Amino acid sequence: MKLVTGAEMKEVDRYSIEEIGISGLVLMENAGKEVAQAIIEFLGDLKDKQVIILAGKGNNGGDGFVISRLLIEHGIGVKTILLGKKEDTSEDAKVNLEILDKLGIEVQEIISKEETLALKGTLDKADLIVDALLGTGIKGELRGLYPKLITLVNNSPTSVIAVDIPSGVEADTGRVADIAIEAQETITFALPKIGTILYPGADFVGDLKVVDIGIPQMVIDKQDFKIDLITSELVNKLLPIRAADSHKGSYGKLLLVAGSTGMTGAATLATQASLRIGAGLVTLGTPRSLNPILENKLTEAMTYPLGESKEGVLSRESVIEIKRLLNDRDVLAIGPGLTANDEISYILNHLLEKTDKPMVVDADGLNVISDLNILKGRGAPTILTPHPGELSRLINKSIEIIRDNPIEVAKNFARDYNVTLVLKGARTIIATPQGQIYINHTGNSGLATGGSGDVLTGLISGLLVQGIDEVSATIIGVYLHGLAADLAAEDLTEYSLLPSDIIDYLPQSLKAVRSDK
Ligand SMILES: NC(=O)C1=CN([C@@H]2O[C@H](COP(=O)(O)OP(=O)(O)OC[C@H]3O[C@@H](n4cnc5c(N)ncnc54)[C@H](O)[C@@H]3O)[C@@H](O)[C@H]2O)[C@H](O)CC1
Ligand SMILES: [K+]
Repeated sequence: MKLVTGAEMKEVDRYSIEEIGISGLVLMENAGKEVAQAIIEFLGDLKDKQVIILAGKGNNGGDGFVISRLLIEHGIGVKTILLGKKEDTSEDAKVNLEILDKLGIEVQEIISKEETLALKGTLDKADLIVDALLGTGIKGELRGLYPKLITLVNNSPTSVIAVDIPSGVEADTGRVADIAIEAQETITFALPKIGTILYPGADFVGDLKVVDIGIPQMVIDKQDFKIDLITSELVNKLLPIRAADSHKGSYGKLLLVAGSTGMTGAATLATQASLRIGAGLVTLGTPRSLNPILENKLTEAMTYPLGESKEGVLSRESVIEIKRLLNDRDVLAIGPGLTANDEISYILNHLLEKTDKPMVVDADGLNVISDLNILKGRGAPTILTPHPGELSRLINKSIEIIRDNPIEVAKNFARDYNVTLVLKGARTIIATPQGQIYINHTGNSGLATGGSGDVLTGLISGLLVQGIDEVSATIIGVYLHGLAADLAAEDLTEYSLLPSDIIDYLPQSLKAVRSDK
């Protein structure tokens, strides 16, 4: 499903209206009708219900005027409030304002602080508030009376349904400059805005419903939208069917290089995750002295004792053994629990520069990349899976800059260094060298535990090794990782969720995706 910025949505609007000839009033009427329908469903019993429509001066407010008229047609009590003057409303909004006027439906203009504050009683007594104040046309900090009115709404016990986007949330980024409407439901038109998926905006949306307002699919297809929300349908399409007459060789040979003293768990989690997602043959290369421990912790995977610089940490000489092992393997995943020191840095940079096998680099592997330009010239796909802290170190930019512009930062990095980047977070963002962006919305706070990233590394490399392309492997891995965590949290709660539970719930997540035909 495509995600759009406010500007991209406006272009879809413009093209539909100016090039195709579907008038803005038709789109507004359709938008209003969809929201009115959602309100009627939300209210259930319509008898003696009072709905407050809060309208702004733009087309979002215009939607509000259509909603007022349609609810009244259904016999619902409606009070329509315009924050501003009628003469200042947009063209299409004004047409609907005049229709209300001719129908004798009153619209109250609110233009002072006193009038705004006097709304408290009305808002608190109502059965529902409809937020038609600001939509995709918002720019910058809330001006005028908006902050006061939004504060009243948020402090009111009355439920809120937001039109297109909760007022105060920036459509393009999900940033909330000061405050925003906290909605129970958001009815958004045609395509979800990025700001309703990314945090903090996603926190204000409540249940998001995407409704069709009559924009031709051809108009949407014509646009070159680059951002996709990862859906179960997409994952189902990308997940290959396993041939009946296959054998373990059909699913690839994976080499994981991971672990150091005190961090054998990271190596174990990554290895088990790769097996659980269906890798054919998995070998874990780990420091020699830890090999007996890993032999004990792992059953299906082979282990290989590698040279140590000191007990429990790889030596630079081990790179010779790793390269030899790699000759007979299809994919290398490196990083979980390795420790970050000069020896590991030598190993990582040497392998990036001198090998041409697909690589998944995570955790300590990311912390020791010395020259990002090594990545550019690699003759094989490279997937990096940093969290914001690791990416901050890689690009030498603050975590705040990354948090404020995750899509731009991820897109530029993937393009500049020719890698598939997985920027992990409350919404994980995948960026490809070709400039495509995928946003994942599965997962929960239970993932904020050491070890979750090791599982993800195992999933992505375990999929890549089966011959799935690097972008598809990343999309499937990220989505299933979060879905397994969601299914596990339902049984175990987000507090008790352990990374190993994600591995245990993978089969259920695969079944869930497969059942979404
Ligand atoms: N295809 C569609 O998606 C359709 C969408 N519709 C609705 O139209 C709005 C977008 O309308 P627009 O007139 O461009 O802008 P808004 O109504 O969101 O707001 C503009 C309005 O608000 C004032 N304003 C802007 N920024 C601020 C601020 N920071 N503080 C205070 N006031 C601000 C500005 O001055 C304008 O007056 C979209 O969301 C949908 O709801 C169409 O109805 C149908 C097709
Ligand atoms: K709104």
